[in-house]
Amino acid sequence: MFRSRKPALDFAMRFFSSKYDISAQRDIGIIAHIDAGKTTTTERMLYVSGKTKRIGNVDEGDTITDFLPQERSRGITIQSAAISFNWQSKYKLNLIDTPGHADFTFEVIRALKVLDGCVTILDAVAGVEAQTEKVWKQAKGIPKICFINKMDRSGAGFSRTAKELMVKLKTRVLLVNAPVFDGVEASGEPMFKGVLDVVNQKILRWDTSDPENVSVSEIIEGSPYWGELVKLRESLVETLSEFDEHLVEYFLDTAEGDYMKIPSDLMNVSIRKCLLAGYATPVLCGASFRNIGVQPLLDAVVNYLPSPLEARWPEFNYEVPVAIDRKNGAIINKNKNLCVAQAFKVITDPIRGIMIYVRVYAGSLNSGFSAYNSTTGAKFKMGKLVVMHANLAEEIKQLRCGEIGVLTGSTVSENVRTGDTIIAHNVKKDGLRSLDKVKELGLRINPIDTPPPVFSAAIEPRTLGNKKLMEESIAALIREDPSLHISADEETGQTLLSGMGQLHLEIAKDRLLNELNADVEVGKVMVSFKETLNSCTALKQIETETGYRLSIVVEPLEDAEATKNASEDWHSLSTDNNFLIVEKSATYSASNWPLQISYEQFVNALASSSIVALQKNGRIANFPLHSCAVRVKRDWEVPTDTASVAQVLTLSRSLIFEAFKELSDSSFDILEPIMNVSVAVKQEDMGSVLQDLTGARKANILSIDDEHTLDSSQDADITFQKLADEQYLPADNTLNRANISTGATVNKVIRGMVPLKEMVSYMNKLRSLTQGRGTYHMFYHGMEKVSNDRLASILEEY
Ligand SMILES: Nc1nc2c(ncn2[C@@H]2O[C@H](COP(=O)(O)OP(=O)(O)OP(=O)(O)O)[C@@H](O)[C@H]2O)c(=O)[nH]1
Repeated sequence: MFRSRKPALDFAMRFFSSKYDISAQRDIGIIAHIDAGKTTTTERMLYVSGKTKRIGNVDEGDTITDFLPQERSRGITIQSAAISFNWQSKYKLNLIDTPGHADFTFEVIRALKVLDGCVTILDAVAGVEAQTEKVWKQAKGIPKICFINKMDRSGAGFSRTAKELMVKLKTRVLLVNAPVFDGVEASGEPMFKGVLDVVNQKILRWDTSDPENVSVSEIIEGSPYWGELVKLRESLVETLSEFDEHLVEYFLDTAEGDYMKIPSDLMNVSIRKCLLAGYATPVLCGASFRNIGVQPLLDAVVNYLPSPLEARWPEFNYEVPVAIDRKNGAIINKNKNLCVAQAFKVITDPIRGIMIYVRVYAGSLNSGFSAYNSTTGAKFKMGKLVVMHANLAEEIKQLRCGEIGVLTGSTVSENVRTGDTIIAHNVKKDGLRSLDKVKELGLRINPIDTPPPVFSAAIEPRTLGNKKLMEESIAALIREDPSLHISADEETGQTLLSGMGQLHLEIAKDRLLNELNADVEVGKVMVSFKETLNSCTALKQIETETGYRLSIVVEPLEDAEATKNASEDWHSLSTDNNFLIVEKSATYSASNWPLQISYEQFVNALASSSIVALQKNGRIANFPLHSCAVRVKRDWEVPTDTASVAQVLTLSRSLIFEAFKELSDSSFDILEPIMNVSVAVKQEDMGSVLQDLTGARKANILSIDDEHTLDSSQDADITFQKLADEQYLPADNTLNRANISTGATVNKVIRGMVPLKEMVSYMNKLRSLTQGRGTYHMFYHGMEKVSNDRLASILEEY
């Protein structure tokens, strides 16, 4: 089953030059709660596949994918890293290791946008954690395999975690393997040695000092594991049979009702079918740190996760016919020469300059060819193309359908940002002209949503002479990470840097000072408050002598959504959940387009002015506006000879400012970030922690559960609870929970919604209330109106 490892490959890229076979390609991500073991597992995958010749460790700061200095010194993943490698010589995997910390959630969002499948890693002791539930939801619609990691830890619970998967994540489980224990640890607990392979009916045991030394033994009738295997296989076949009629037929007719007679190939086909249909999730286990279970996980990736041929299709701005060609991948609009790709990540490399990560959805991108950015309307020439192996690059001539690679070169970097759609011709260098202007050049993949920033800090240069460098450095940072935002207050001259959390801003500051050498001072990190509208502005119109005509209304997003219809073109303004709505023109259509500027250029000008105007117009405390829509009425006109969009920008910006002027203060509300918080404490600490949460922190408590008790969970679903109770699960023999009966040390998990402002420095308080034993996690839930009793004190402080 396991390929023998190729001799030390150094970081050679020769694996990569394998023949292009789209059905043997997997674009996958590793997602999980913080510290579940994503990077450790990735590192082992690279080693056992022969990609690297030594295993890096997170704790020693020498892993391949965590290559940023901040990642190595802090032992956490900050940015998602893409790496390509082969498995079973036939398959090519493009893998993205994503960060687990909630502050870097945008990295997860943008990686998921271009991935076809995921491995969800769970910590076998902690089970399904708050962030696991969050990334699971973020990856909705993407087929996922679960890997229950850290099976070597005291208190690990394979079956308990599988049960939590069912109840909390509402999925059926397919136990592809189960843990095997031999001997005892120094602590007296059973020693995790390997896995029982339910599909292939084998036991795999690892020599932990040499991950490639795997002993494989058949499980024969009468051997100690036979009974367990029979129960697990029966359960697996039964679950598959509820969905897969073909398997039922085989089971009854050919296998004569014997669960053990179903060939492993047929089982794998059935598991894949169930996963791709969203019916169930394959579950495996291991201990990556001890090198156990990684090869079966890679086998599962290639056996069960989809190739680009079977993957879900991205959402476009309008419907186009898509056909799947087994050899070349997707063909859009019946045009074999059309290439469509999306940029999902930008990084600045000290040697190579700006590098833009793209995923190709149809056709191929070729170096030196012309390309069109259908998001911005800019035409440019492709520079060099490379494929990344963490921070090492391999130059290639062509990126084909389903592949993930990097665009380089100054024309590309000037013209492409995160989320943009790139259109090109497959074979003709200057083939853009032969593409259909309406159906093909106008095609846009829906952009990547940026979560709203919740913390900000004032930032200024230490000396005035450094202002320009500071601005350039911040621009470079934001280009890489659009979840960082900058806003300038013209009145006070203050510049605010905003981000997803305190750690996010701390890392940004670190990078500004140490990587970009910007001599800046960063002030206290504060929660970002916003304002929103509760009524529409009046219609504001302008008609100039030169032939411009614009009519604009700004309205609450809720109102706009309630009346949304097909004659409106919606554009996310990226920040603060604001949108630009352009009503279909009364004067122009795609077939009657006399203007020199393109529709995309016109819309981009409107979007830029809307972003600037909405950043300032909060009336109560000048906070930026949130959840608002700028609507451009259908009577808009632009002079035919307009070559630049600068005038559209100026006019629309002043119109939005004018529109706001007529509103009274009562048309605005203040919004604040609300966090979804879960606090795990010992039973004896619960009273004081709860009191502090509901009193000082204004928490709205949603549930209080025993850790790992699923019945009263807020999201418990009766169907999945029942399925979980019926599911065969082997006994958890590392479940070192004898102390549960004493009651005194049972962990309680308190879940609630809490204003972010009240959670600042919560760690210190929790430590003092629980003698350092309590832990907590929180992630952004949404913006809500500030309650009246807290409004005055907030306004005073800000
Ligand atoms: N005992 C044990 N520890 C493990 C295992 N896998 C990972 N760890 C440890 O868990 C910690 C976190 O591992 P990482 O691989 O950094 O986890 P991660 O999910 O990538 O973390 P972030 O990317 O920062 O969210 C490190 O100290 C690892 O050594 C395992 O199988 N067993």
